[in-house]
Amino acid sequence: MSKNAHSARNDQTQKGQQEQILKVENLRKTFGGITAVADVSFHVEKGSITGLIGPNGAGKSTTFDLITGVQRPDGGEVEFNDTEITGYRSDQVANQGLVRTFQIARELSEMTVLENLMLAPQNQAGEAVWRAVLPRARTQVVEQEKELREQAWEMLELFEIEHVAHESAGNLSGGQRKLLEMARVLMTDPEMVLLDEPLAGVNPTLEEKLIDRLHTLKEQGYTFLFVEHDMDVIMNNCDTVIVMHQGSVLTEGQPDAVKNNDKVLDAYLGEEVKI
Ligand SMILES: Nc1ncnc2c1ncn2[C@@H]1O[C@H](COP(=O)(O)OP(=O)(O)OP(=O)(O)O)[C@@H](O)[C@H]1O
Repeated sequence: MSKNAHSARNDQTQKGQQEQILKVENLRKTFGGITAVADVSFHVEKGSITGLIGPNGAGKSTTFDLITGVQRPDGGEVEFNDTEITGYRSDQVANQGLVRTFQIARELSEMTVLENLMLAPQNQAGEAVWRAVLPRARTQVVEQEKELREQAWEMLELFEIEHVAHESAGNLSGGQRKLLEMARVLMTDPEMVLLDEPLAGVNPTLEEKLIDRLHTLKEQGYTFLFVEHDMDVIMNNCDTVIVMHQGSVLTEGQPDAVKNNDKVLDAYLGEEVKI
């Protein structure tokens, strides 16, 4: 999606028209005898930063897996931009504009940071064939590659990692890898990004930078749903917080309301929770 489209969508949001980009209804998943996701329903508003929190084992990562096609749900529905995507494979989900950050695979560690970014867009597959058969396509490919390179440099600048552009991705620090993961995801031109603990292992300076970029991107119209254990980060940066406990949604709302909700406090203290 172009930046203009993002801005246009953001204007709409600012005018108070609440559009739901992601709808999750009654999602369920069991592994053998373990119920990882019992019954999860929530909606995410377009152009928002939404936090998904909950104690260890609450079912957050599994919910992400079910939404992004990494695992197939046993029941329930996922709708993205009014299209039902339940049971889609992850590449099909990504093609709809819904992506999650992914760790840099071992084989990509050998490549430079710039190459990693240029490889990220899914639609590059198959271009080599066109390059071989059609002279006109060859020109188009050259132009596309030029555009891709420019986009990659823009991304490097946005995340302030230009100085490591020609470094092997495997040589980056943990925090720099997080920045690269986020940059790679954005190279696929998504509408919504799911982030699973994006700040784990990131030092405070880089953490601030990542959060700052999140808000810049939100202003451009991107939507984020992220799992994070640092409550200060969640409470200070999210528009809405969804709390999971024992495979279900315990409550959701604005950060202040969630913070002061007794059920949430009990869940985090490991006490009996009555919903
Ligand atoms: N592949 C699997 N096989 C068996 N059990 C699983 C599997 N994946 C998750 N579980 C179980 O499902 C429950 C939910 O796990 P999940 O990883 O979704 O929780 P989480 O909220 O992301 O936890 P954390 O905050 O600790 O990462 C846990 O009890 C976990 O052990």
